[in-house]
Amino acid sequence: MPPPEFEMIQNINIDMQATEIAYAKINLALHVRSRRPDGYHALESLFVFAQDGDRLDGRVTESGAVTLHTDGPFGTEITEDADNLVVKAAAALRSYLGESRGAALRLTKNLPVASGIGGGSADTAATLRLLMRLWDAKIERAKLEELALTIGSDVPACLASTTRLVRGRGELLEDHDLPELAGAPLLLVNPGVALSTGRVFAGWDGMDRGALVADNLKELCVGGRNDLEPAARREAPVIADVLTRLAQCQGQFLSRMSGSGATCFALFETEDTMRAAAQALRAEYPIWWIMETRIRTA
Ligand SMILES: C[C@](O)(CO)[C@H](O)COP(=O)(O)OP(=O)(O)OC[C@H]1O[C@@H](n2ccc(N)nc2=O)[C@H](O)[C@@H]1O
Ligand SMILES: Nc1ncnc2c1ncn2[C@@H]1O[C@H](COP(=O)(O)OP(=O)(O)OP(=O)(O)O)[C@@H](O)[C@H]1O
Repeated sequence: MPPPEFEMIQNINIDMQATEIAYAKINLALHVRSRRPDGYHALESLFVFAQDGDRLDGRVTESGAVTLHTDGPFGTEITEDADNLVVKAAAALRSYLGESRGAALRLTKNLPVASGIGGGSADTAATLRLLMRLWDAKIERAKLEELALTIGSDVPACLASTTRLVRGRGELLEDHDLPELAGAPLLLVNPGVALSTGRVFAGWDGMDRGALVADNLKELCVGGRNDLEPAARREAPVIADVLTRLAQCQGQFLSRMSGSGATCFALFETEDTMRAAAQALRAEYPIWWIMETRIRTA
């Protein structure tokens, strides 16, 4: 048995430092149903999350300030100041809680920025989870989702990062179980073009093409769509090449664009076929960003 002082120091260390993964978000289907009077769009989307993403490390500071350092492959593409969604989320939570302490945060940016896989939204949600742990805060789930929505439409779903049917602007969340998807090998491919979500939504043609039915995998594959794809392709025609190439990969059973693009995904029957596809694409398109991962099982 360690002496009591030692136990106490150990507990303090555990409480004061923490890590969260900001899991990449993928829209397996994204149906845009209408343009709302508030400027947002009413959506129906099946969200899944990859088991990988950005990484957020942090520790409590007594100074009262929140500081951010970024690193990783895309760390130089975002700021470390109040424009960073991590800093915005920390400020919003701190003010909501009336918290006097601060935090020193480090974000390892592994996901491309403005790429349709919710990097910024996942970072925001990871910040809220991490700081709630560090500051030992308890907030009712509905309240936390409300706070999350003030920062971005995708953030409420990113809080738990589990498979969900998402409606409204992004705030109406419903658990959705498709057992075939759990742990499925998942390839993410971005051709290196950043797209503005607002601009892509503005390019939607206003045509409601019908509800999303995702009661089983077949319906999702055959009847599911990404209604933002035509608008995203107009901004970045290379998306068509990514989709064509993914559809040709042996062993894939669903490939589509995610969110507002330009990242596209493919789901594979086996890890071996996913690896082979990744290898071939890397050889053919060395500038494309390619991530081999799996669908996260909570
Ligand atoms: C495309 C998706 O990623 C699909 O999951 C989301 O709908 C976008 O979520 P997000 O990046 O968190 O978006 P926000 O930061 O809330 O909004 C950025 C801009 O996208 C547009 N936007 C966003 C969400 C929504 N339901 N309708 C919209 O029209 C708005 O012009 C808004 O100003
Ligand atoms: N921590 C952050 N990570 C990523 N982007 C950030 C961050 N902080 C601020 N931003 C800004 O937010 C914008 C959107 O980034 P984000 O990565 O969420 O888009 P996205 O991946 O296209 O998301 P979505 O799937 O919701 O469309 C970018 O213009 C970026 O400069």
